[in-house]
Amino acid sequence: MTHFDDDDLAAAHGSAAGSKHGHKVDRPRIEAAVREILLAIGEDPERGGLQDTPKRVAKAYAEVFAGLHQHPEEVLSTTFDLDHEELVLVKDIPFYSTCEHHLVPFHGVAHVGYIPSHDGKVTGLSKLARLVDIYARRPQVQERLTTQIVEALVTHLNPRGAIVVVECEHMCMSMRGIRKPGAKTVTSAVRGQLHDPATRAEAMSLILGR
Ligand SMILES: Nc1nc2c(ncn2[C@@H]2O[C@H](COP(=O)(O)OP(=O)(O)OP(=O)(O)O)[C@@H](O)[C@H]2O)c(=O)[nH]1
Ligand SMILES: [Zn+2]
Repeated sequence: MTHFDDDDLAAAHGSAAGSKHGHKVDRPRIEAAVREILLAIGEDPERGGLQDTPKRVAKAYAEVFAGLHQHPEEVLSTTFDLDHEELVLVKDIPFYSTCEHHLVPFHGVAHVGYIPSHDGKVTGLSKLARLVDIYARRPQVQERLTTQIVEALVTHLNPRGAIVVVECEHMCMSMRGIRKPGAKTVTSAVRGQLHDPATRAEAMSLILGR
């Protein structure tokens, strides 16, 4: 049975993500599991080319799922006093994530914008890209990724408005299953003043104006 309604943000990867199972990435356990998968697909895990594969996969998983052990406040706590009352937008932030249904990659770009809070606090531009990676480096669905980024902006920057647009190709739709390479999925989330049609239109024209 397919469940798409289980993405209560706190339950999926809430503030306790990473510690909720009592440990960080357990590499020996991944190695054992990868060995099992190799056996199950009819491979010989002892053959030369595969001997180090469980170790490599464990190392790679520790990297691509590192976001489970990182928290948005770690990056968004760097702020500057800058009296800027207009939109700040970092667009075309490339990222790779992992589809939680098939554990294969989905990848694309994120556009992250916000209108700073009344107290004149802005964050560093690179921190918006770091925020994307924190949520991308987890087992994900694109909708949740989009929502988590915008919610982190709202929670930690108290902006007047925020917008996140994510455009992705899902390998689970390209290399298997329906096999439609090149199909793009676009998701968006807006908060606060970005709900205003004119402000939203301005942000969208900046995002789409390539
Ligand atoms: N909404 C959403 N769906 C996703 C995402 N990534 C993958 N999916 C979809 O998850 C669904 C899983 O459907 P299932 O029927 O349970 O699995 P499946 O038999 O592998 O489905 P197919 O991919 O159609 O072969 C598929 O339709 C995928 O396209 C995502 O980020 N968001
Ligand atoms: Zn998938």
